[in-house]
Amino acid sequence: MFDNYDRNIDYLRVSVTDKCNLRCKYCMAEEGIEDSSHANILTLGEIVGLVRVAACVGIRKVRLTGGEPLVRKNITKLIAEIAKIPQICDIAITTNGMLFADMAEELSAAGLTRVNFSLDSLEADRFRYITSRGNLSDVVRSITKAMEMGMAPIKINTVVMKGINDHEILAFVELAKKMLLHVRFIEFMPVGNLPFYKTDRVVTVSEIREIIEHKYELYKGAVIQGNGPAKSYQIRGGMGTVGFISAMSDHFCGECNRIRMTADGKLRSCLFAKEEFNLRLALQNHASNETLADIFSKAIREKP
Ligand SMILES: Nc1nc2c(ncn2[C@@H]2O[C@H](COP(=O)(O)OP(=O)(O)OP(=O)(O)O)[C@@H](O)[C@H]2O)c(=O)[nH]1
Ligand SMILES: C[S@@+](CC[C@H](N)C(=O)[O-])C[C@H]1O[C@@H](n2cnc3c(N)ncnc32)[C@H](O)[C@@H]1O
Ligand code: SF4
Ligand code: SF4
Repeated sequence: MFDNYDRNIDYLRVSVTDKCNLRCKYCMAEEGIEDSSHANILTLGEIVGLVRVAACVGIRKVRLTGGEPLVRKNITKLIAEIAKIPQICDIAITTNGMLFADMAEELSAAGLTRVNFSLDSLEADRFRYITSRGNLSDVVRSITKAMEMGMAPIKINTVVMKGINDHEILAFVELAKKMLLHVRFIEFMPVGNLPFYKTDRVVTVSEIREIIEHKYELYKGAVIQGNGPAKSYQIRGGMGTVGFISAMSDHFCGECNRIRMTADGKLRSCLFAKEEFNLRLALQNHASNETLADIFSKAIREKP
């Protein structure tokens, strides 16, 4: 369905939980998410029902995210149910990769089509520092597993932060050169754990590109399957690609194609929108599918 700015909104990001097994400094405070806020989350059945309604107003791609989607109980069942919705042609997850390796076979069998891993450091100590509790080896095992299973494209999301991991930019490019991986450098945004956000920690995409292009030649190659805002480039002589998500310096709102649903059933038409549409309340009031579809349509039409 097209919004008031003529953008085709066909991509729904579904947060299946606010909880996470990591505490990335830029995303979540050490104390994590209060349990009380967790009591109000949508059931798996409710999520499937809502995705079905969303499919009727033009949603074709679903990405499960969070929090960490793989800590949600029965996530495989959820994927299997969403995969049965005929209009949905792409079911992806964005994960920190801690639990993926052991779940990969069942997720794939359930109908998962793609996986994006978040990985901000290739150095074990620094990875532990950024995530407060993660093991780099678990994520490496997961990425390796996804490659062995032939999942494609496999994307790596790297938030670049000055003084934290910006010295690793070339190491990530080298990784994408040697392996069929698609590394996307993301500009640090003022979302998540705001006390950690500082403007002088932002490294812009043009700064990142300058560092890379001193050593590597980037060129426009084949389009990588995806629905997101990354601009991707082939590396001369390399297997994978590097991409850039310039959320701060060159925002991509004009091409935005997504809406998002929170774990507690709020529909948000923009990452930064204040307005929320309360789907869970509508469900509690026994709203019909037509009423729910009207809520989705309104959120899409009025997307900022
Ligand atoms: N400003 C903005 N940034 C976003 C939005 N969605 C995702 N991002 C950023 O883009 C990064 C990558 O998002 P992913 O969850 O991997 O999804 P994607 O890039 O849409 O995925 P593909 O379909 O594979 O292209 C996230 O880590 C965010 O930093 C959005 O709606 N607005
Ligand atoms: C919130 S996480 C949820 C999914 C999963 N737990 C993961 O880390 O992949 C989704 C993505 O948002 C990114 N992200 C979180 N906070 C961010 C920030 N302040 N700036 C830029 N990206 C951010 C993460 O790096 C990750 O790639
Ligand atoms: S970025 Fe992902 S893994 Fe890190 S704390 Fe946030 S939700 Fe958890
Ligand atoms: S800020 Fe809002 S409109 Fe812009 S790309 Fe993100 S979700 Fe889309």
